[in-house]
Amino acid sequence: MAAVTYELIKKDSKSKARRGRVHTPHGSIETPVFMPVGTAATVKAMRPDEVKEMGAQIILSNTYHLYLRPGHEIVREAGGLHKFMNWDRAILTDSGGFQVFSLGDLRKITEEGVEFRSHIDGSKHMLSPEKSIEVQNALGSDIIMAFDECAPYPADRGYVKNSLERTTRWLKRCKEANKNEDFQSLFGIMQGGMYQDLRYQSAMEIVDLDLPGYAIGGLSVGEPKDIMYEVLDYCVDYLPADKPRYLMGVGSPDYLFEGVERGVDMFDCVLPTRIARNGTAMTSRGRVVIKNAAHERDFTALDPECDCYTCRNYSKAYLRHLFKSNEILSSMLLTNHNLHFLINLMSNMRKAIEEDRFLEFKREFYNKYGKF
Ligand SMILES: CNc1nc2c(CC[C@H]3O[C@@H](OC)[C@@H]4OC(C)(C)O[C@@H]43)c3nc(N)[nH]c(=O)c3cc2[nH]1
Repeated sequence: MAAVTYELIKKDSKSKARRGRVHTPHGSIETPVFMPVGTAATVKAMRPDEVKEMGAQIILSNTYHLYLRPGHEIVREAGGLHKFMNWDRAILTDSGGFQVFSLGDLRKITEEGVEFRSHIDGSKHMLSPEKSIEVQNALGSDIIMAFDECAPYPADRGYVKNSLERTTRWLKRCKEANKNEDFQSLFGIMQGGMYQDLRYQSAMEIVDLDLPGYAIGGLSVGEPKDIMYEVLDYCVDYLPADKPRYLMGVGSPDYLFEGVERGVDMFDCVLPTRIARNGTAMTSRGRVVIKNAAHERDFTALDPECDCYTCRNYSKAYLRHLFKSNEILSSMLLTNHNLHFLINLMSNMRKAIEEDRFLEFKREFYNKYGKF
């Protein structure tokens, strides 16, 4: 029995949306779920007790960042990531593949793995499937992601096919390297770019390894929205219904609705925390750019429908003042609100699926939110 299992609770009758539960050694996760990103073992500008209090059930962290700093051996000696960062609920770690491509100074991809220079001090490193699993085992996360190549967009068919086939060979090496770990569940990652036949090939190859969960990778990499939705239309169905489905790197409200409607269970995105530090809030009436002069004498809350700590205690005028003054409290309060907003949105989506009114809920939200 894998340490991570999926329980289907209810399928929507008018779409592929589904309500479920993912069981992990650090508690169960109600799905669909949005997972706050805590790249360097912290959800930026938030304390873990605040993240827990707002209802986060699982957070993400990252192999690439923690391997480079402080080093996975230090986290292992600290007793693992849960102890190190004082988070006793579930943790998912990404394998580092994506970050090497997007952050590190990529040296070379070979069958062995990826050579790169650290974005921190330029030192030379090699990440391989075995190294990625070794690091994630040291971190002790509940869900560990396979070491994969996230093909760039656009990319020609030949490149994408070779890349997905190497990603499958890397996945087999990840499974082998993780075989003695009872409490850490390895998720496979489907690649295949925007090519339906290659997506199918990747899905068949990774599902054949009978893993506890699967992610759809290679999306949210700059492709137009309609292409992502078209790929999602068929990708989700290539994955088994009795396992969790994780769409990587996706998280603004419209993407969440479209992903849930197509049967995705798990989402992550740096957006809510990143745009908060840049002074932008997600609200039920669309985005609010707090530095705009319009908010200078606006003494109402960010979002009239939100009951988060920020919306209960502060006005737009005060939040604008904090941001303009470059105060640390600005990031804290806006991050708190944005995470609360998305976590609350997912909770309302779960309720809507339970009451068989998901599409109605989506329409109501879109009408109020305005343009995306
Ligand atoms: C933004 N769009 C996007 N992100 C993607 C990711 C990374 C997802 C991780 O990177 C961070 O988001 C940038 C998040 O914070 C940490 C904690 C690093 O984990 C999340 C992917 N990761 C892997 N392994 N494979 C993929 O095909 C893939 C595709 C993605 N598309």
